[in-house]
Amino acid sequence: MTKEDNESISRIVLASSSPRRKELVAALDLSLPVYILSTDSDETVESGWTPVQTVETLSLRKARAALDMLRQNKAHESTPGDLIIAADTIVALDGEILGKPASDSEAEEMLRKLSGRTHEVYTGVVCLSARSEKTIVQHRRTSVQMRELSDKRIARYVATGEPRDKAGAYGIQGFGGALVEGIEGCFFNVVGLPLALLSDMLAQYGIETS
Ligand SMILES: Cc1cn([C@H]2C[C@H](O)[C@@H](COP(=O)(O)OP(=O)(O)OP(=O)(O)O)O2)c(=O)[nH]c1=O
Repeated sequence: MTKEDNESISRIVLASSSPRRKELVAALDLSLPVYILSTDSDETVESGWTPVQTVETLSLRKARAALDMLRQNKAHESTPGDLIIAADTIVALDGEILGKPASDSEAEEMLRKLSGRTHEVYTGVVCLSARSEKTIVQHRRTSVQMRELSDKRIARYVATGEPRDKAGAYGIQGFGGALVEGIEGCFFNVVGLPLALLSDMLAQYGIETS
């Protein structure tokens, strides 16, 4: 860490439209203002990419898109002291990557696949300094064991609407918590932002968390 990085961060820019990520960053109780910036980055995934490659590449694209937006658009009042945070979460089962379901029937299909099985949730996290472009890319993996889910149970859960914007079609922090038998690893990683990892990454920019 350079002295410059240590002293230069004056604002966190969270490149995310996820309300969960916003709440999780708030939970870090940072002494810096947090600005939310929704990006529209390319989410295309090459076939053959591993889950780690996928989440790290997609979160890096989100962070770079945010940097471009800050540089182009004065409305965001970008400052050289901006530190961009971006993340991407996927579910992986038997080598298949499950993103967000495109429809309720796809959500049901995903949940039928996950039923009674253990799958992996990967979240990629990127920190990118607008000034130095110092970039840290990391990920965490959490194993999640799902209970056996009957078709009726799946239909009831999908009817809540909760699966629609969630990778793997469930939210462990919501009604979906009752579908989960247990986890191994970071809970917040499943919700979309591994807090212990992010706290360590921020420390590398001289930012302390409570
Ligand atoms: C498995 C799981 C995923 N999720 C969410 C986390 C992510 O928000 C979402 C995966 O989609 P992402 O593409 O990672 O994120 P996003 O589109 O919601 O937000 P943005 O790209 O703007 O930051 O799934 C949960 O909230 N709970 C869960 O248990």
